[in-house]
Amino acid sequence: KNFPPGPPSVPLLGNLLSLNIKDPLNDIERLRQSYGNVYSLFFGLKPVVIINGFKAMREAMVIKAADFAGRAPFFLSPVFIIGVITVDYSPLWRDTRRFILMTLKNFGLGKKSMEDRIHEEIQYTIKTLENNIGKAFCPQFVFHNAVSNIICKVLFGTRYEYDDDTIKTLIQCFKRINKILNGPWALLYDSIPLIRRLPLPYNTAFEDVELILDIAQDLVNEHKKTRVPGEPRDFVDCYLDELEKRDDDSTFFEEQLKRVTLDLYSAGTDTTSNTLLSGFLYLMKYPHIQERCQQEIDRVLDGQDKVSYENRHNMPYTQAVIHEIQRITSLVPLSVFHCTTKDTELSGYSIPQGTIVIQNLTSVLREEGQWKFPHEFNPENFLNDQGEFLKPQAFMPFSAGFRICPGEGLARMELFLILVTLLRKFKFVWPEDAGEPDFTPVYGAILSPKPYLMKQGLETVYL
Ligand code: HEM
Repeated sequence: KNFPPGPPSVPLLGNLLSLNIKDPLNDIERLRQSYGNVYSLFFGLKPVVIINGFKAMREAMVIKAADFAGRAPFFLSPVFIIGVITVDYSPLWRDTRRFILMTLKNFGLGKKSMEDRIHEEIQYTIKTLENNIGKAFCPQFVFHNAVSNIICKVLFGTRYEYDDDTIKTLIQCFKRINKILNGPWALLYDSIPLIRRLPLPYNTAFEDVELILDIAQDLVNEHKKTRVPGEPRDFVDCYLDELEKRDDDSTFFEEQLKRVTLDLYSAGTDTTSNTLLSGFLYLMKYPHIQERCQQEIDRVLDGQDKVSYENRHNMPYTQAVIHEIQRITSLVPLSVFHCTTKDTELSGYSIPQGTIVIQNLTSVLREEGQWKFPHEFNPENFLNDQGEFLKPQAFMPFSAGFRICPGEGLARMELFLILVTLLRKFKFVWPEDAGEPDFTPVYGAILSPKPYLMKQGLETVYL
């Protein structure tokens, strides 16, 4: 009763047939135009509410944050009940999240040491780019490896060579798991319990989860052998210290440590690296924007050997460009599905406890009325008349409320330091014979640009 409106559904399948499961974003937008900013669908028998636009998003995620902070029982849910991303609103989630935020902070967000870790890794990126100067070159692996190594240093205290077997296996497993999670098999597994024991493709996801958990176990064992209690070198050491202080029935346990590190690794790699990939695509498409960033960077860093995160306050244009890249790419378009924790209301509609909630973040990031140029790539969206950087409230690529991305601080620092360092050193050019850049993303929980080639030349030389 008083449930949000939505299209008619068919028995058992609900609205699954009216959505293109391989890329539902256009259907989700089309339905918004027919049913409004808060509407409903059925995934099989499960009711789902889709939230669109800044006003409804803020009401749900910020004003009624606790009511909307649950996690939908995840596809392939038996595997995903611990960790952090897929954990429901509970003491386990709360304690783990608090621990993550505290540890990321202690590891230097806002302090020098995290910056140093990022700068160390950028040197490897620079070397790879220098070796390819003037050649048309696929940047995908370079950005992925850089970002993967930064999070590995935070989690495990180490970086990996680009062809290391552990990292290769991790990446392949996560790729396969995500493919299953985003495809029809996970949906069928979830909707029809009778098929769960059949030898169907989702079983590969379970095998891959076992494989990456074995890798995590090896890393934890290695840390146990070499750690000095009270002198943590990285996230795993911090967790092991915490584990020693806690009772047996606490929310800290070794299985959870493995899952949390894997969650942080997976959430912290494809996100930032795909943002960089899209970013450079836009900077090559709009060379005058690239040049204006370079002029600002050269002016502010004159006489300074490397950029510091503090410098961002004097680089309004570059900041605006980075934010505009995030806005226009809308990297995680449907966020991670939420769930209501109690009976609640939204925009005057009643929503029962346990309803799956999907945030259409793109509808906020490109909402007319919230942005000067909602549908085009234009850094002016983040600049006022005086050329000062300003961030509208509708800037929500990291979501909002209780579940807002806890990696936001790290991601921002990475994006700024990597982009500024590379733009200072190189000029990025779209190869003449490559046709027009294609901005249509490859659909997934995280959108990625189609693989592309770029050329880079030396712009300036370090002092
Ligand atoms: C450009 C980079 C990134 C973007 C756009 C991004 C975006 C998001 C979004 C939209 C969510 C879902 C929030 C929600 O459910 O309401 C999320 C969750 C999460 N992100 Fe990120 N993220 C990025 C980078 C990172 C990094 C670097 C890390 C790790 C250090 C990270 C760790 C997480 C975790 C652990 C969650 C789950 C939070 C929870 O369930 O409480 N993310 N992120």
